[in-house]
Amino acid sequence: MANQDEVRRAVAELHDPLLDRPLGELAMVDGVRLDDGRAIIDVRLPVVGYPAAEVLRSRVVEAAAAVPGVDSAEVAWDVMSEEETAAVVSQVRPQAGSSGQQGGEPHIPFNDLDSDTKVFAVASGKGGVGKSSLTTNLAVALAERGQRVGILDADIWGYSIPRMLGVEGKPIALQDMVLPLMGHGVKVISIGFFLDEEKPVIWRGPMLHRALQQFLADVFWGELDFLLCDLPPGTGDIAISLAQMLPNADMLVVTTPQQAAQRVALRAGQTTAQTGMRVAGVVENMATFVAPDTGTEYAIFGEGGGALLATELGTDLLGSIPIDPRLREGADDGRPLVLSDPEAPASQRISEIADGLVKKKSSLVGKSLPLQF
Ligand SMILES: Nc1ncnc2c1ncn2[C@@H]1O[C@H](COP(=O)(O)OP(=O)(O)OP(=O)(O)O)[C@@H](O)[C@H]1O
Repeated sequence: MANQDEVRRAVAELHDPLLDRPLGELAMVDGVRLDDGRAIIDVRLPVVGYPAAEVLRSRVVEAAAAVPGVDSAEVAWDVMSEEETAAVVSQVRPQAGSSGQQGGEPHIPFNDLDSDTKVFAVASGKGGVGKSSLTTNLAVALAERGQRVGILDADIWGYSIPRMLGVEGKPIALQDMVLPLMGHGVKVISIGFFLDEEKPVIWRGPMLHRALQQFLADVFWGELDFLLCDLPPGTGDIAISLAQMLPNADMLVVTTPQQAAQRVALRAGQTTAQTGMRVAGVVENMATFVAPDTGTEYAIFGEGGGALLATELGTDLLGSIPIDPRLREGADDGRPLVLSDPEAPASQRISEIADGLVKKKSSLVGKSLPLQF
């Protein structure tokens, strides 16, 4: 026979995926009822439409069902009062009461001296080289390795991360703290969540700057190991703002092997000299196509652009990803290739890049702060 306390303990120690605290600490576990091997757990959400509710449900059911004597488990939802929500907010982000401001400047937690988050700006020269596909698949590959990952989709003209991650809806706020959405274990905030798809984007530099600042300061990212920022192609206001706001970010430059793309990517990479950002490496995408019937490899977009770019930028070529039409299909269906077919050569190359980043990060932790790649 299971007892209620055991079930409650098992559930209370689960972490909320968005608030990054045990459910017990957040006062989210209310009553536990047991009826002949069937457990019903009352969980209190901080707000109606809480974006992590479904992830929570499966975690709670799994944890409760693992308690000996429990045959089945289900969750009954309730919502906290305004005061209770306020208590949660001040618990997870004590500075939130002052809009996260410190000395008039919005507080960006990734710049704290004790921040353990490695921030990458994913950039390209030309559009359409696969920057967003790489960002999405790399983020999911990192999450699959147990890393806590967020994506900030700042690609104002081509925001595609939500679709690629299969995430829909609008972020909601707990008081003045905006919660990201989640897809495949990755937290995401996209500029697309705040735009009307039907209307053209006519934001000026200062508006973009302010939006970026809010994404970094007002969004509750919790503790992240990696934050990947998907930049618009080219060299522009967003890259400059991001470099100012995140002085410890490194750039990952994505290019195709084609010389024309590589030349433009070089310019994007070289902006780092002006902004002070460092280039962490180059990723070559759409490198080759392997014909599925014959196994013959075709260099459709030429060869060598990635390696040449890495040499010119004085950095490493982190990986070369082949063309795989399923990468595009996965992007359209919200199911990244690294999940749908982890054995595909493109998935393997992306996973190797993820392994390299994790290895490098863990070798740097505790050595110097902030982390320098
Ligand atoms: N290795 C690949 N194999 C096949 N298709 C790919 C590959 N990489 C990307 N694609 C496809 O190419 C198209 C462009 O990719 P993506 O949107 O990721 O590029 P991007 O550089 O982010 O573009 P933009 O910045 O203009 O939004 C998409 O349809 C994507 O699915």
